[in-house]
Amino acid sequence: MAAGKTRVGKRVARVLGVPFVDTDALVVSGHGSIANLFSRYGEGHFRALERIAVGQALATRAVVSLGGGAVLDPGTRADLARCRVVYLSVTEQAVAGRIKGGKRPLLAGGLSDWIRIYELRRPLYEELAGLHIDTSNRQMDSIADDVVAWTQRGQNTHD
Ligand SMILES: Nc1ncnc2c1ncn2[C@@H]1O[C@H](COP(=O)(O)OP(=O)(O)OP(=O)(O)O)[C@@H](O)[C@H]1O
Ligand SMILES: O=C(O)C1=C[C@@H](O)[C@@H](O)[C@H](O)C1
Ligand SMILES: [Mg+2]
Repeated sequence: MAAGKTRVGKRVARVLGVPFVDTDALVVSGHGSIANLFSRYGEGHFRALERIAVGQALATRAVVSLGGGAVLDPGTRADLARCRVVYLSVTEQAVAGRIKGGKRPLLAGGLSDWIRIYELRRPLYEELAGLHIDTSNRQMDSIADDVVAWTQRGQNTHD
């Protein structure tokens, strides 16, 4: 969460000249705010809606930004195995300022929640990604340029 998937994804799509789809935004446009979905119906309901949105998004030719927990779904992981996946990470030091005052339901406890959730998911991100970029001390445009260059090289690298 707050690694920059949405902001960087938008820039990558603009440079590549392809559509941009954010799966959180798809869920919100169909069902209302994420905070409301979590509080009224629970995380499981949100994940089911998210899975549908991810399936729709990945069926198009687009730059797709996922929600941070989308990889928890086995169907999504299977879909991603057929895609070019970029893993944007951020250190706990750098993320503190990014999540302050946010409305993410899973971060009600702040940075300690972020750290716990990230440690649980990190192996999934590492397994699925063809490119890893630490966004902690970098400008979004420069990160987007690296992603674009990687997609244009057409090869998988881990760094
Ligand atoms: N490289 C960066 N440097 C500084 N701030 C950044 C950087 N990337 C993103 N941010 C800031 O961090 C916040 C979260 O960014 P963004 O919404 O793109 O993250 P995300 O990975 O999509 O999060 P989520 O998992 O909640 O969807 C925003 O306020 C954004 O401006
Ligand atoms: O990491 C997560 O589990 C989440 C990240 C956000 O993008 C949203 O999808 C939602 O707040 C849950
Ligand atoms: Mg996002």
